[in-house]
Amino acid sequence: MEDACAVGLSNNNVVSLLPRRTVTLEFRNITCSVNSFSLTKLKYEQKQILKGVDGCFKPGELTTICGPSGAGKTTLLNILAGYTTRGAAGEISVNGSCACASQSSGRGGARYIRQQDDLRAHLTVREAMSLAAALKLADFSAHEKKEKVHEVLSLLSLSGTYQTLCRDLSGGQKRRLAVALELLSDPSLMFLDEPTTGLDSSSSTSLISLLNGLARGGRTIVATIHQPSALLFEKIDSVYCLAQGRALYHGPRARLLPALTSAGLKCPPYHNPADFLMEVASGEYDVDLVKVAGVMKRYKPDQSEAFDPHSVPTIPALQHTKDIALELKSMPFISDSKHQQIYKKNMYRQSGLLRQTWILLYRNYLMTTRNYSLFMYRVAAHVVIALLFGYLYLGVGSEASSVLGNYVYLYGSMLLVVYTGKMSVTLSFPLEMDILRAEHFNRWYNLGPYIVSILAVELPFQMISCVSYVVLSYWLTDNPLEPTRATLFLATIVATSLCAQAWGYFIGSTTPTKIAVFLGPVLACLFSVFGFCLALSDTPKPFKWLHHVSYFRAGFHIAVHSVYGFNRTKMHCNKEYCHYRTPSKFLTEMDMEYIDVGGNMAVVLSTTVIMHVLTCIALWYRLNKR
Ligand SMILES: Nc1ncnc2c1ncn2[C@@H]1O[C@H](COP(=O)(O)OP(=O)(O)OP(=O)(O)O)[C@@H](O)[C@H]1O
Repeated sequence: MEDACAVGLSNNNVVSLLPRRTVTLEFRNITCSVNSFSLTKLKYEQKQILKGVDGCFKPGELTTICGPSGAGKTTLLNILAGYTTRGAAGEISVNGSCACASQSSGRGGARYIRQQDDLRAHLTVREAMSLAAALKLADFSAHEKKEKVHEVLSLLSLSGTYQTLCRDLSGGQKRRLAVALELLSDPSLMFLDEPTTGLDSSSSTSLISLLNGLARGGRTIVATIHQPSALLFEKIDSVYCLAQGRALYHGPRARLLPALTSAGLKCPPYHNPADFLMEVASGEYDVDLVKVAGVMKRYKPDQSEAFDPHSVPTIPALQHTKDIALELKSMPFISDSKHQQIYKKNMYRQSGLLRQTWILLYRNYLMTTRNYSLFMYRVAAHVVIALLFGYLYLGVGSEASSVLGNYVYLYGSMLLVVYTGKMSVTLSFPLEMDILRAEHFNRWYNLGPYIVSILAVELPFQMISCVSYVVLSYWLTDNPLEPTRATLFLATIVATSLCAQAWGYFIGSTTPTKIAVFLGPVLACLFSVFGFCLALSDTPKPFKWLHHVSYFRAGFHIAVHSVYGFNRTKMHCNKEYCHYRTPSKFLTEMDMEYIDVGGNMAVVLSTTVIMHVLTCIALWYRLNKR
């Protein structure tokens, strides 16, 4: 029993990490089709990516899904994992319980490791692991989590990288860390998309050896590999080969060549069987692949063949409750009662919502302190613009002869904080989406705590930037320093900027970056027109609603009013004649005489809340309906 569950990964490493249960994944008649619009034919065309594939992935096996480029490997992996299921149909069963393939959820507690490195670049390996453990292992004490992190890292030969920032790891180490982060919760079923892409042959081999070792511990591990080398292929238990959206071969690796031979396709001596399979699947042998697949499926090995199909996935220890308990007991760092608790629950519990929020806040804080230059640049940009505006519009706020100049300063200020608030998140959030999707899919945390933790960092950033701009520029332009006016002006600028930021989150979370790049500024421009250039009385009837809902207009009107409204007395005039000596005259001509400050502030604040709620709904939809 000891041997069956312990895996030698490196000479010194013996794995005692066991999955809590074994998972057999069966799938029947999986199809996937996508509709794409043909510009030449001006109609939607349906493309069938998977054409009814069947199979079964067993515990204790490392299975590779291979096949030529475009055969449908990633599509099949995504559907089986439940990561992306759009256009999918068919049946998938986990340990006998069936579900529709179009259902998007982590099947059997599946963990999915994408081809891209979904790591937080500014965390050290230790921090990344400890924070992941804190999120995923709610039932473990601090000491147990530490031990677990230590054990997983040493299992994956990453102990030497404790203090290394994730961004400084080598490609192979990044892939191993991605596996380590998911291994913390001992998943029974793991999917990896092209884990060896971009790695040199020795890193690829060591990663596949690692996966092979993890499979021996009782896990079901499925990885897409474009074209495995001969050495890599030796470490794979089971092969699932796709060709043109159909299964060409599915079975033990050791049975591949006899099966191909039975279909009249003999692998030349000294040829890598994986390469030969790929050549057949790519159609290089000019054979009917459907017929070949049929013959290979019917192939039965002779009794005399040395290969024993049951030799690979044997995990006798995991078939009996008592044995599992015994095996778990052999893990030195968890108490007996803890074993029993975990075993009873048969799951590693995620932290509670409050604790998740706290951990994610701490993670953001750590990442921000490592990447503080970004914050400094943002504040510095606001300070520089404040000095520039202050210089260009020096003293315009107290002079009756430069009221129009001050009006432009107020508009420019509003435009600045709207753009900086909106664009900083519009462009950065789509980059965050991929990691969010992966972490959320792998059940690190819930959406609510994630959003709170993001806002708790971004909101103060933007507020500090706005305050530093307003304090300097307002003072240099010599606008009224009466506490009520100055406070209202500052509050309006900050609130409008945060509203623009909320819009930025919404655009960033719902549109691809390429569209967000122009949609953000276009909307900001559109809304700004209704505040500065176009009075309500001049607005055509069909567009009047835009005037009312424009947060830019609302904020701008309050800002102007805070400076020239509230019965401001006549201003100093340094010329013979100043048209706007009486501030109320200026407000009347600008159609801003009767401004409902409370109502306009309500427009700004309610738009902020509505956009954040819409962002949450959009994110929830994107994360749960894939
Ligand atoms: N959303 C989509 N719209 C249109 N075609 C798609 C879509 N998704 C996938 N395809 C097509 O389906 C086919 C299979 O894609 P998939 O990514 O699964 O292939 P693959 O076998 O993983 O290829 P590779 O090894 O090159 O990554 C490809 O021809 C791809 O262009």
